Amino acid sequence: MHRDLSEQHTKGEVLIVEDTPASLKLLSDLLTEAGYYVRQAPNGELALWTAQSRPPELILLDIRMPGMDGFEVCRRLKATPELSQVPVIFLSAQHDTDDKVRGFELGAVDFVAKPFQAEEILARTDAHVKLGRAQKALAEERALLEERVAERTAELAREVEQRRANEEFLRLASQVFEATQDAIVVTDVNGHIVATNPAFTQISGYSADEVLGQNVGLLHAGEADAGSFEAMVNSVAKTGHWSGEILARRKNGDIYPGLLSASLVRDEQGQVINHVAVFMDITERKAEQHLIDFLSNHDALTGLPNRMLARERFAQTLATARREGRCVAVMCLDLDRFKSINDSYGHHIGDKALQVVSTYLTETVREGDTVTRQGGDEFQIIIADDTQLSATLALAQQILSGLRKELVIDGQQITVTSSIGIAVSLTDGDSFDELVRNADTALFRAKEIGRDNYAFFTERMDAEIRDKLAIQSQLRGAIARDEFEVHYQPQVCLKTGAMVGAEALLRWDNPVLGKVPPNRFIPLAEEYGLVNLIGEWVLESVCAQMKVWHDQGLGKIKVAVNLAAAQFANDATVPYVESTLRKFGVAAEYLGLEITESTVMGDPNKAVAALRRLKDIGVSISLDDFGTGYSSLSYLKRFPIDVLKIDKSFVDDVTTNSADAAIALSVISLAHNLNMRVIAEGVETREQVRFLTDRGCDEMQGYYFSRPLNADGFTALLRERRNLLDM
Ligand SMILES: Nc1nc2c(ncn2[C@@H]2O[C@H](COP(=O)(O)O[C@H]3[C@@H](O)[C@H](n4cnc5c(=O)[nH]c(N)nc54)O[C@@H]3COP(=O)(O)O)[C@@H](O)[C@H]2O)c(=O)[nH]1
Repeated sequence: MHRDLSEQHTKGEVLIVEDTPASLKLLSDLLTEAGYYVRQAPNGELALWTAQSRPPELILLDIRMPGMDGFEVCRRLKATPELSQVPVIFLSAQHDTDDKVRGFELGAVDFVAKPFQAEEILARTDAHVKLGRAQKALAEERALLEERVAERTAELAREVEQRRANEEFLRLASQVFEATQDAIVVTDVNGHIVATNPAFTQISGYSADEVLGQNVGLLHAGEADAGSFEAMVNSVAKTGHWSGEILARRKNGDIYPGLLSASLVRDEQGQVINHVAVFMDITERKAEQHLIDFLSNHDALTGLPNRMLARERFAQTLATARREGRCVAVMCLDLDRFKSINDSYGHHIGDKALQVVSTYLTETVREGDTVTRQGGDEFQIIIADDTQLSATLALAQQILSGLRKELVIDGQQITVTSSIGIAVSLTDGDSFDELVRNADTALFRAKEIGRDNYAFFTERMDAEIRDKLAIQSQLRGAIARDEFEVHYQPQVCLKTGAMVGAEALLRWDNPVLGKVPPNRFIPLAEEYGLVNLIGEWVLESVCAQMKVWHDQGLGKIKVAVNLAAAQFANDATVPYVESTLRKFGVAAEYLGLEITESTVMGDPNKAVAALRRLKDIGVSISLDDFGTGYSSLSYLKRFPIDVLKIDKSFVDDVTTNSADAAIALSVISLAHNLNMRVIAEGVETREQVRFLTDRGCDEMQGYYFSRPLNADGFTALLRERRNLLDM
């Protein structure tokens, strides 16, 4: 600071050290006049003190001084760091060479010889002040430079360290990217792939080159998992992140499950620059989970549902069956003497036998039925059936005969038979466990009957089913064995007492079952699809018989044949009626067909068309059991019906029950108003005859007049030609 002040106002600051006052003054005046700022010291001690208080730019130093001489002052100056660079010019005698040598050795920059020459003093002072300044500037410059170099060096060292750390991090990140087992896909903001790792290639089958630049959607399963993909896109856009399960697609087209985590990457300004997805193939994990789930719900040996799953399936089957008005049957099937198979052939073969049986059962049941195994040699089958139990019965028979065949296991021929117990939701319980328990009881009975057999839990059902089965098996060959016969029940005109017609009623006499009533076998014939065949046989028999009566001149009476619902629904029936009449040469006016309300109400429009065609060819129609069903009176108007039959249930108490009387009366009145005739059936007493006659009934049939008679009996009655009212 002081320096700056002196430098501004002078050519420089000089310290003159001289013990001779005259010389000191001379030099001082000379230099002051020349523009220097001059300080003075008369001896060595003051010189050092003055110099230390503020270093001058140059020191003119006398060598010979009392006390501390100039050499000592110079040595001390050079030894003081802040003064060591101050140039020293020694003032000495003219030719004292030793002084010069010693002075230069001590660091002096020059010598000025006494007596002083003003120009020389000024020239040397100017030169060394300038030189000193130049050196100082240089030194300052260098110091600044060194400081800068040091700073820059430190900065570079820091940068190098940072870069090294960055490189280390990048190297680590790259290693993680390369070595991780999870696939990594990086896309740009538009979803175009910009980087993938080796695990990606391993999982997806795509090399990096094949997908770079492609849209990331390429890797997704598409439609198969559209929901997850949309959720992921929305969540990443909204929250910057999404993780969850997706379905992905490999290069070969296979779809596989993946666990994915997707995130946004932003730059320092917060702009989204990339999307990163990390995902793993969880096919195996899923398969393991699936296996665990499967094993907890299935029997390990056969793969069939176990009891837990069976309960679930049963509940579903029962719910559906109830909605559709059906029942559910549970069968317990047990292999007869399975223990002896194990004992004779070993458990290994026993296990295989169970697997073969399991496969057989699974392939034999219908879709929707469930085969289960709870252990041992016992299987359960859940069957959705109708209330007739025909499917259950058919399945039980099929299984029994299917398992009766010889099994070949590991080259061993093994014979197994089975027994089946059946319980039905209608009567035997409505929980799986209850039905299994009851089916097990039935199974026990089946074994008692003699194995290779089935039994129902409810004895009544068991008897019914066995009865049904017997009828079914006998019914098939009944026509061929000539076991059917048509009986005829007279229909009497109440005005004349004459027999004007007859109802044809089928009779079946079977050597095994004896006489089977038609209301027992006709519904089963419908169920087994035999009713058309039987109906055709009846129609042909009746036409053939009428032809005989006509040819014998026994009067041309009308015979009514009953038509089952399945016959009426059959499009071939009307043409068949026509061709049969033609075949036997019987005029259509002698044939009547009896239908019931339920026969026509199934499809009333179709019924109207079929009835019209029958009417067109001349056949008359009777509506049987009138009033017992849910008939619609408006349909009655549309149906081309000739005769209404008052059902026997109203006739029975017509004379004693006012309601029945009212119904009978209404039917008579309704029929007449619609231009129909009325026949009362099941008439058994004279009172009924009188009552109905008095109320205008047209015709009657019933035991009062005659039971149904076979052709010979009826022929005899025809021959009598008597008034049937005279009894
Ligand atoms: N689709 C066909 N159905 C037929 C055929 N043959 C008969 N059936 C139907 O079977 C049901 C039972 O018939 P069935 O046992 O023959 O009984 C009939 C008469 O025997 C009986 N009947 C007549 N009079 C009396 C009587 O005074 N008392 C009394 N207890 N029973 C009597 O009524 C039956 C006649 O019924 P319906 O047909 O309603 O007139 C029966 O529904 C027949 O229709 C056939 O070939 N095909």
